[in-house]
Amino acid sequence: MGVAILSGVLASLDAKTSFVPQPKWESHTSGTVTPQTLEDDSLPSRFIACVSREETAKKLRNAFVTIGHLGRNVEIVQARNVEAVRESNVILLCCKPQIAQTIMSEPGMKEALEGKLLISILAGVTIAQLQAMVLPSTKVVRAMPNTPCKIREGMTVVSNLPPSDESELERSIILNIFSSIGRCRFLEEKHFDACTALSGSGPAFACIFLEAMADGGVMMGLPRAEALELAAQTLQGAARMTLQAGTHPAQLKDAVTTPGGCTIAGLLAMEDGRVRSTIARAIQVATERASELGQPAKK
Ligand SMILES: NC(=O)C1=CN([C@@H]2O[C@H](COP(=O)(O)OP(=O)(O)OC[C@H]3O[C@@H](n4cnc5c(N)ncnc54)[C@H](OP(=O)(O)O)[C@@H]3O)[C@@H](O)[C@H]2O)C=CC1
Ligand SMILES: O=C(O)[C@@H]1CCC=N1
Repeated sequence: MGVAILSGVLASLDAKTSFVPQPKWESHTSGTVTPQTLEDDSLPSRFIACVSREETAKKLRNAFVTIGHLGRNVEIVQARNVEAVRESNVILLCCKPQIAQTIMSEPGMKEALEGKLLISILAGVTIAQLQAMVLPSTKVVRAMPNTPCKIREGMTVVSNLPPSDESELERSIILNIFSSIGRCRFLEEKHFDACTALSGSGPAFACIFLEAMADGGVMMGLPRAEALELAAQTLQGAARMTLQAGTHPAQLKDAVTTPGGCTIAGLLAMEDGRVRSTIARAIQVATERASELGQPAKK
């Protein structure tokens, strides 16, 4: 996920320097920030990506050299977390939830983080848990991004900041980063497990639906590539109609459904398969699982 965020931010920087227009949305749900709504859209200009294994470092160096950023504004470091944090102002914690404690207790880490902004994308690890791992002067914020950040179509939820002048600066840093790679909105931390399930895990759930639609097309004789294109563009179109025009999905569905036609026949087959409750329950179960991820493993 860290690579997806960094790739998206770098693509955003490239887009600015080559004057490619930012993605545009016609309207905004209240509280959601997009590149269009941001007045000062300055982004960080230097990035250090930390990994633990040489194999991963090599893979990342190859990936970032290919897109022309390695050595220019991106450095990949292996097993040098404290050193990297010392050189940074904003730290994005992107390891697995169970590794956080090990990384945060590395000798010198607390001091390296002193007075800095720590943004954690870890599922299930609370601000209170993270705050206990750092000095009081370290500002801890949670963010829940998703993989489409890589192509600047992400959805990121960020935990609310208390109102203060200092928070305003942090708020703008966070918005500059995450709204450059998609939509970004602030929400109370109590909603984070649900957001983790809905938008964090959501791309995986959406891909199951996408794949199943394409499979149906293949079953009916469509070539695989075309079936996938049709399914993906159709899902994107329906999603954009909801986001841009603010049309309720039920209204969109009704507009497609000709009385006595084929859509209602397909819809009834879906209802027979309890597709709505199955999908909604998947979000419920994933939310419950997300809440367990920050807890110590049971023996
Ligand atoms: N995947 C997703 O769609 C989303 C994930 N998240 C959250 O993001 C986090 C990461 O998930 P994901 O990207 O899927 O996991 P990955 O396992 O793909 O990535 C974890 C990264 O952490 C690095 N890492 C592990 N240990 C250390 C260490 N000691 N020091 C420095 N780096 C280390 C790994 O490098 P190395 O290989 O070298 O060990 C690897 O690059 C999780 O907390 C997850 O909850 C949040 C939203 C969406
Ligand atoms: O599966 C996971 O635990 C992470 C969190 C959200 C998406 N991936």
